[in-house]
Amino acid sequence: MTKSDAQPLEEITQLRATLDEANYRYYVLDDPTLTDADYDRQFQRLQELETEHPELITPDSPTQRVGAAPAEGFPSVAHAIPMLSLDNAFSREDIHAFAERVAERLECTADDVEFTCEPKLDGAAVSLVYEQGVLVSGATRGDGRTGEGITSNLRTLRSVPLKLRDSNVPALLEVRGEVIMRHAGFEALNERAREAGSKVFANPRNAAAGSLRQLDPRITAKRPLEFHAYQAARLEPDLGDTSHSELMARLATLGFRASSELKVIKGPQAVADYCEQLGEKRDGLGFDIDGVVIKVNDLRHQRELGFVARAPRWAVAFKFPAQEEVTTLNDVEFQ
Ligand SMILES: NC(=O)c1cnc(OC2CCCC2)nc1N
Repeated sequence: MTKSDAQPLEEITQLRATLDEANYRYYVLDDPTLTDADYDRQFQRLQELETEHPELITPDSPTQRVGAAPAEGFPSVAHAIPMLSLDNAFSREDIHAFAERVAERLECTADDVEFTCEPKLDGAAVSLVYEQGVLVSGATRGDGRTGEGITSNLRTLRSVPLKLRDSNVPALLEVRGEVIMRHAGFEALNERAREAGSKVFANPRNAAAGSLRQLDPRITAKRPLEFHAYQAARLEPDLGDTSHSELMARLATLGFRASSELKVIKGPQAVADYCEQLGEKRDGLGFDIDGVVIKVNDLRHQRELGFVARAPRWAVAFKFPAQEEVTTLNDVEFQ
């Protein structure tokens, strides 16, 4: 009688905790602890134990990320809160005008408004819903009000926690963020596609969106996708976080990747400086961004400012000039 036969649940629980922590450190903190070989060995051991004791399998086990059954089609999912788009700013003057509009409504001066600035990731926006700390639903943005239910596909992303990391989990959490594909992963994917004579993607954003909309999760599981959180859209009970920057720090402890470039910045002048600096770093990031998302940091102020028809009064996207996409002949798909 080996140790594990006596109490398989104890070894299973230990393996899950080790693998979840390794995932978090590798995919969220970019600070791996386990070697790939070590991870694979423990993953296979967990699979063995779960095969011997299927009654102990739980949906949030690391072995349950990749479902097999290809879906016929995706169900429609209505977003509890619309995923709205952002008004655009194109210059320092536009940033000052946005800050002045905010200051006027908040009855303060523009230099007193505290903003957050973060890269505007150029990928596919998705929403993840967690109940009692367990992932229950994932959907595309769709038209902002209704998206496609792609839970099985989103479960395959190792940067999407299957259960929240913290011991003090909220009853309900909806996290929104961007699924991106880094340039290196995009080039490798297109290289394989060219060799296989299959579809070549025009850019990483299309590759990410197309990979998320695969009917078979086993295909999505092989695509180099990362989820980057940018908003806690719903949180019950409200954990009292009073600002976007605090909420993003909370999401990081709950197991999500949040932007390392997020900065809390006061006044439009410093915001415009951030935009200029990030614009200079843009080509070296290794993934596509198309600007900076500037948000009012204080959540009460966000609520006070609300939304106009289609976009929040409290946020604006500063857009960089479009990068000319050089499409070499062999990348053009001839119909
Ligand atoms: N593509 C991005 O990186 C991004 C998109 N959206 C938002 O914020 C939404 C939520 C509240 C206002 C707009 N933040 C971002 N970083």
